Amino acid sequence: MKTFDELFEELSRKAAERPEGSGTVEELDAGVHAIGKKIVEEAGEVWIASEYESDEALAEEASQLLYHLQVMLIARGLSLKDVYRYL
Ligand SMILES: N=c1c2ncn([C@@H]3O[C@H](COP(=O)(O)OP(=O)(O)OP(=O)(O)O)[C@@H](O)[C@H]3O)c2ncn1[C@@H]1O[C@H](COP(=O)(O)O)[C@@H](O)[C@H]1O
Repeated sequence: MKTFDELFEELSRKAAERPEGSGTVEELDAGVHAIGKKIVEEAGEVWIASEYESDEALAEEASQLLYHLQVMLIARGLSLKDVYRYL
């Protein structure tokens, strides 16, 4: 189990070190347009899961949405602080 902040740290490290086989590195290389499509896709899956699926399915889809959102922030060079100041 990891927290939102821990995941962001892990993904930032992957972006800097670019380890072989990292899906995050692959997604970053695909670019902002491709990452944006993943966000929209996962957001749709969160919506569907909320209306029709189990709590577990919703939690899993939500985790995927948060993951792709973090990848987008990293792709654009933003930190969590940049976001948190608006919360
Ligand atoms: N939390 C995630 C995570 N969530 C989603 N994904 C990726 O996003 C994809 C999900 O999108 P897809 O549309 O392909 O999935 P899907 O087949 O539609 O599945 P459903 O949405 O239908 O359930 C998965 O195949 C993963 O590659 C994630 N990839 C990585 N992580 C975390 O990121 C860390 C770094 O990962 P790597 O960079 O791959 O080492 C790992 O330790 C993980 O904890």
